[in-house]
Amino acid sequence: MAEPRPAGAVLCPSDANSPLAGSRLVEPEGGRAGKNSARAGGGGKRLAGMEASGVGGQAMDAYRKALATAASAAAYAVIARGMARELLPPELRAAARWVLSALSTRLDVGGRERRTLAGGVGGREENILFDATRMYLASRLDPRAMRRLGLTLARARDGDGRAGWRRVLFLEPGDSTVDVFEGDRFSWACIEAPSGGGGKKKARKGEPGTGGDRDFVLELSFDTDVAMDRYVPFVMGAAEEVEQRDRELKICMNEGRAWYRVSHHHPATFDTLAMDPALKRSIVADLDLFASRRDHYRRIGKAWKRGYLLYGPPGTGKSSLAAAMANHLRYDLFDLDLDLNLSFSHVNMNNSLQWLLVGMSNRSILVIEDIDCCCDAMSREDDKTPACTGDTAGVDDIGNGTALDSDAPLPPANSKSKKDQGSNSRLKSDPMEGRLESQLIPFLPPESGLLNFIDGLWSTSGEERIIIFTTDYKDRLDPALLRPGRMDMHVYMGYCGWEAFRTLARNYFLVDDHELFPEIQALLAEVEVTPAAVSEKLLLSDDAGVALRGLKEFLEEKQQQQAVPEAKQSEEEAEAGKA
Ligand SMILES: Nc1ncnc2c1ncn2[C@@H]1O[C@H](COP(=O)(O)OP(=O)(O)OP(=O)(O)O)[C@@H](O)[C@H]1O
Repeated sequence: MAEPRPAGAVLCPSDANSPLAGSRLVEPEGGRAGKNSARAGGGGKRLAGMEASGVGGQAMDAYRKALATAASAAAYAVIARGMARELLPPELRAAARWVLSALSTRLDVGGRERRTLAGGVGGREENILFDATRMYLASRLDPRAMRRLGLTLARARDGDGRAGWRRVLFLEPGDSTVDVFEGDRFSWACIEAPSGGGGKKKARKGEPGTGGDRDFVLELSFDTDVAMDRYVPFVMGAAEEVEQRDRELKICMNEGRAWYRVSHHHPATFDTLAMDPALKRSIVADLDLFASRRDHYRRIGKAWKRGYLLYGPPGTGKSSLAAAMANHLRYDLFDLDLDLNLSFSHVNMNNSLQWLLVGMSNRSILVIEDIDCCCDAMSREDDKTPACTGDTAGVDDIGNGTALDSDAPLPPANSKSKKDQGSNSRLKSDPMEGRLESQLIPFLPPESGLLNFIDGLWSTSGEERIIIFTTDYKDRLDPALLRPGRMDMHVYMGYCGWEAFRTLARNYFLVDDHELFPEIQALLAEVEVTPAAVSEKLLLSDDAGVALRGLKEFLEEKQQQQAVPEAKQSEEEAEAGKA
């Protein structure tokens, strides 16, 4: 039976079931209230008001006690954490973290309704969420916070193409982890699937469950509405990024209508490229902007593609820049060889082009080197087709009308492309040879087919694509090819200047300064020399002094050679003046 309450006593609202029941205070009216009122003073109107009522006074008291308890608990927690850090070995700390993580995963923390999404091992239908989740978690799992963790080592190459391995972490069945996204907690647990798996596939090699024939499920628990709208898309996007970053790049070369893929390990990066630093920065910014604009291109209704024309003398780094762009974006390279003596001599040119361009993957760069040579070779081989005047409208007419149906004629026996002339790239030659007669390259059906594809089928059959044309002679190209929308950015790769040289010196010898630098700087201001030629000289010795001296002598020689024709020309001009 309940005891009668003393006159004037009040009962705390937190009564019997409250965790604070033990601290419940039952005090005579006026006792502490007066004291508290005095303490609150004139500034604490609300406090004073609550306490004046008697009930408020006791509530405040309980509140203060609770606050004091919480503060002490927090202080103890801080001290305990500090002590744990000092005293506990890392293994024990990791175990404690794991226990806390497992507990919070399993307990309904926060009181809101928790829901669970389960994603099995594929099942009959493809489950890209499952694969994406595994990839995402592998990038987020902290081995120090887990007591047990799956580990697979996969063969991989680093950014410089060196063979090695990379680790792939995964949750083992029975384990769990918590991910925090926008302040909400998402718990992932790997659990063994109930027996009879419902037609789910067995774990594949290198995946959880490899040790036995167990099926398993990744479960996501959450108590927020952003899970499906924002968290799952975020996981998908992050997984895509990880995949893109870790995958091996490919370079694809065509033969006939097929692409042949090999691993791409070109070591060129924007760090190793010797070129004007401001130009380099602007290219990197342009690439980054392009890659980040999926929604922008969709919104404006344009194909997500961009064209770059790289032009300049041979050996100034056009091919290296294309490779650096692929490495920077982690895109595959498709090196399209339009050499008529090879793949296109016996087949329908445009039809083959169509197959090749449609066969390209997304997130890729199509490179056509020495585009002027290709056009030149094509124009020389086809004497049946009337040469166009370079007029843009004419080009479009040919392209829209006959391009797709025309059979490529066989090249004449004496047709010579760059490739035939013994160069090191797929399409290379002495650029001066055999091409000086054509100042403006006529656009014939094959090239117009190419233009059609850039604008049409190729643009829309894939996403996130870049096309790069390189040429030693920009002025020989038809303006139709160069207009924005086809070639959006024109990049001039010039002779080796002072800044470009400094990049090379840093790359080769890790030096930022040397006693020979001033002389070399003065020589570079006068002599036209390609970065390829400078690189060659720097490669000759591991000793910076020896290599730089060799380069200096080479530049001096060039300077003298350059001076002779100049002197001769001045003499001739003087003679002509006298006459
Ligand atoms: N700007 C540069 N920065 C660093 N290295 C360069 C540069 N230019 C040329 N090289 C060196 O010279 C070699 C040849 O350069 P690359 O093939 O890129 O020149 P290119 O302009 O494409 O020549 P081509 O017009 O003959 O195809 C490269 O492998 C690289 O070692």
